[in-house]
Amino acid sequence: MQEAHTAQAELDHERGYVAGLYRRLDELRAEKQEQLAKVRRGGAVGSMQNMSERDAFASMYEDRLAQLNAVDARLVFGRLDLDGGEARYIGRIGLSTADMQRLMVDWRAPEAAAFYQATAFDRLGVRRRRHLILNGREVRGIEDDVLDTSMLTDSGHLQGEGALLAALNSKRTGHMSDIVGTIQAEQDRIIRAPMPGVLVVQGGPGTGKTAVALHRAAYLLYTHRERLKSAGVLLVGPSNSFMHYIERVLPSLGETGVVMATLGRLMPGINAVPETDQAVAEVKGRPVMADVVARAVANRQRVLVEPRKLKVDGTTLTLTPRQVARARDKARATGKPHNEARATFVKVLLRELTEQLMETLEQSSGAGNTTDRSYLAEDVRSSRDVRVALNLCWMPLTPEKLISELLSRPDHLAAATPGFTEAERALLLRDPQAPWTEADVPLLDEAAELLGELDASAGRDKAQQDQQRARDVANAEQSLKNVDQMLREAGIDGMVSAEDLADHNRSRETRLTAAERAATDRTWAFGHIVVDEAQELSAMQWRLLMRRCPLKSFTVVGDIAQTSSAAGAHSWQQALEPFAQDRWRLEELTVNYRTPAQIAEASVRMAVAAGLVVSAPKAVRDGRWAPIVDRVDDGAQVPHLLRVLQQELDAVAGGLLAIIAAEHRVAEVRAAVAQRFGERVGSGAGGLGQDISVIGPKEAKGLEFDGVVLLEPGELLDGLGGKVGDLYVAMTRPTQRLRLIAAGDIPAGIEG
Ligand SMILES: Nc1ncnc2c1ncn2[C@@H]1O[C@H](COP(=O)(O)OP(=O)(O)OP(=O)(O)O)[C@@H](O)[C@H]1O
Repeated sequence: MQEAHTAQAELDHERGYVAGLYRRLDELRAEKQEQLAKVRRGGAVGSMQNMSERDAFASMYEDRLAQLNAVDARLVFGRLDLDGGEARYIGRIGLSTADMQRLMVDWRAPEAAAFYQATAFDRLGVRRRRHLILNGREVRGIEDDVLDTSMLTDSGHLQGEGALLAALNSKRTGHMSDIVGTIQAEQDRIIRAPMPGVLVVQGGPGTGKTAVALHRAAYLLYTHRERLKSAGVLLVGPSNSFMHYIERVLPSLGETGVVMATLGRLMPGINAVPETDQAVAEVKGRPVMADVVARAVANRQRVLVEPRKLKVDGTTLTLTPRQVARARDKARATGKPHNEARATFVKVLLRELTEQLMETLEQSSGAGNTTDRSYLAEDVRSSRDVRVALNLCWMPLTPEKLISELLSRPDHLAAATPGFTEAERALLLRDPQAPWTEADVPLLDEAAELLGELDASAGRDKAQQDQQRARDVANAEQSLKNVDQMLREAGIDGMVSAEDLADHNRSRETRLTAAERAATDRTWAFGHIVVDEAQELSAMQWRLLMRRCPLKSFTVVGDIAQTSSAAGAHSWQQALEPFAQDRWRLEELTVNYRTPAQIAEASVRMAVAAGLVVSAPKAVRDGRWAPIVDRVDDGAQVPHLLRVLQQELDAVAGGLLAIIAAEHRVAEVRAAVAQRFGERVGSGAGGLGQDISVIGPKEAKGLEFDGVVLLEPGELLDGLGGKVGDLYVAMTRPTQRLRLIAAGDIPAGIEG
């Protein structure tokens, strides 16, 4: 009785406190709204200078407002009671009263770390950790971990992992949610690890690798805001569906400064499709392909096989192989990329041809040197024969043209691939009209690196852009000098310091620039790169990513056992050694938060029986169902699926269901299911919110569903491009229930 009374009093207290936090949030919002309106009212009057200052203020207030709006749901989720008697609230952002009394600490601040790390053995000064469970703005419940047992007497309710289990048991929505309220200690250690160097996070299915990667990006942006706002963070994921699945997590954490891309979008201007032929992906991903591209470029710097006659304004000159070879050597000696070194090649040969022309004219006129050299030089430069000859020997090239010709013309390919077998060359050959694939992107990038800017005018554009940028920066500095004036004019007194505006201007400019330039500038250097499902990357894809971050500051998350790409990694050592030698750190995640124990264990037994080395994380909860196996006659798989589908939908009661099958079956199964269930069947990246998805194992990578029906699991194991990693991925997608339908053999281990 007494206990219930205490619990109610605690709940009432928290309700009061949380209501106060929301009042403060609303106040800040109203303040920003008001400031924004004032700035806008001031809008169209004044000098250009004042107008651009107003724009800067307006966008700063808009940004802050957007952040305050984004954190409304589950604004606060924790409280720490510390040895000194302080009660510290932990939430999505930091909040203080108008006179700077702290109300709530940002989860990423050092003062919040104990919320995730304190244990009964190592309390870190924490007596009690409290989870606040909110529904909308209302506190619905509290859960306590009492770490200092002397407190148990005054608060009777010790509840352990309720908040975590509630989060794990909730229905899936097709979008990943943030986990700020329930980050576990082993995850927190990784999220807060220092930024420099390469950190590899290895973990089995469902251990929270993706969640950790996203929260780490948010943590690094918070902790190293200055540096990362100007350089940007790049997050690389496996597929459009996956990007769609995770796209809301960072905004919900109040962060928008991360550039997200699949491997097909890492080269500006190229929107590549996945490479479906594993053998092709494997050959194109080999490190030796860097030499192939280099050779292809060198082969486009040609020497004539015999002297060539060139007509210049009625006079015939001779260009010799020796002259071309010398010019080529000089151009190569500049060390510049192909298109830029071409200027040297052209200059050397134009000079030699001009001299030859002068000598020829002198000899034919027999007189002394009266000819104007500059006039002759122009004659040489504008001669069609000369231009054709120079281009023949050293053509300006785009990456697309070089790689397209390399991979579609057998003679070019053979010349660039000594040591390759005919079978390997056949795999490299492509139709020049076919779309670029993810496996081509690193080759194009390698080519861009070796070719450089296409022509001098492109260089001029860049110089103009640089000048414009310098002018913008000078302008911004002038704006800052006028900041006090501006504050008075806008009637905003002391609300924003000059430093705030300076910071904001800089961060805003660079944030926009990071996103914009990442889309248009291949040479943009990111401050940090997070790679998810990193086990799938080929050596050439790693090479590309390393170029995008010269500081080599990476968070690499993945699971070697889930590798399905033939070009992917067999070990982290093998994947990273060429780029980071042994300067990378390994962290492991060991608890599976997604898959119920019975399903997780069946997946591990299957993997072990198939010879796959897996790290077998421990499942955090038991499920209601062991995997269900239906044996059917050949040809009856789809009719059987249609019969049991409703039952599966009922079992996950309003949750999401995926049907996973080998790629060659997907279209047929999707059509059959859509005929029965119509609009409820989703397809493509946007379809994951629908309650039924029909997908192949590659697309399933990184995703999760309440229930999964797996058709013909044996087909994922061996034939038709399947790998045991594919089956392991497919089996570990459900959060509740797994059903297998097979006419063929059920892979060993699944049935215990
Ligand atoms: N600390 C946590 N609190 C609440 N939910 C969590 C926590 N850690 C992980 N999860 C949940 O567990 C599920 C699996 O996480 P996630 O997708 O990040 O795992 P993963 O290791 O990337 O999996 P896979 O390699 O199989 O794709 C997600 O629903 C995630 O939200």
